Amino acid sequence: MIFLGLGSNIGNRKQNLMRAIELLNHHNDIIVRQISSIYETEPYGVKEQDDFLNAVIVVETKLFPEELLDVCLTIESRMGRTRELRWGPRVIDIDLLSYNNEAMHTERLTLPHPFFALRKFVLVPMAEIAGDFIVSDGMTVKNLLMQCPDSSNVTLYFG
Ligand SMILES: Nc1ncnc2c1ncn2[C@@H]1O[C@H](COP(=O)(O)OP(=O)(O)OP(=O)(O)O)[C@@H](O)[C@H]1O
Ligand SMILES: Nc1nc2c(c(=O)[nH]1)N=C(CO)CN2
Repeated sequence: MIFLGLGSNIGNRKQNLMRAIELLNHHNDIIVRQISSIYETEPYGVKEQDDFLNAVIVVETKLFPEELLDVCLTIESRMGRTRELRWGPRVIDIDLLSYNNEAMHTERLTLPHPFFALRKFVLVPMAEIAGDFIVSDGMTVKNLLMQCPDSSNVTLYFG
C-alpha cells in the first residue's frame, strides 16, 4: 500500500486538502483508493503557527517513488506553495509516508518517511484507514500509535 500524508495550515485549509486530493486523482497514473477523515492538529515542531488540518490517503500507482514525489512537489507548487521555513506554515504539504513498505534513502527521498512514527497527526488518520497494516517488524499502525510519544492534540474536524 502507498500512503500519502496531507497537511495545510494557511488559507482555506479544508479546500486545500480537497484540491490536492483532486489533483492527485486527476493524474493519469494515480488512483486515490482511500481517504481518511480530516483532523485538526496542533502544530508539531515549530509551535508558533496556526493549527493544521491533516489527512492520510492511500493511492494506487505504477509510478516509481521518485516519480510520485515529483507529482506531489508539482502539485504543491501549482497550489502556490513556496519553500519556506522547515516545519513552518504551508498551504499544502504532501509527504510520501510509505511506498509498499520499501526502504530507500536518496538525496531527495527517504522511505518510509523518517518521522511518521513519531507524529500523531500522521498516525491517527493512518490508523483510521489502515490500523492493522503492518509497517515493519510485525508492528501495525495501531501499535505505532499506542507507542507514539507525541502528546499533541489531534481531533476530528467537522468544519
Ligand atoms: N518521504 C518523503 N516525502 C516527501 N518529501 C520527502 C521525503 N523524503 C525526503 N523528502 C524531501 O524533503 C524535501 C522537503 O520537504 P518539505 O519541505 O515538505 O519538508 P518539511 O515538510 O518541512 O519537513 P518534513 O519532511 O519533516 O515533513 C522534499 O523536497 C523532498 O525532496
Ligand atoms: N500538526 C502538524 N504539524 C506540522 C505539520 C503538519 O502537517 N501537521 N507539518 C509540518 C511540516 O512538515 C510541521 N508541523
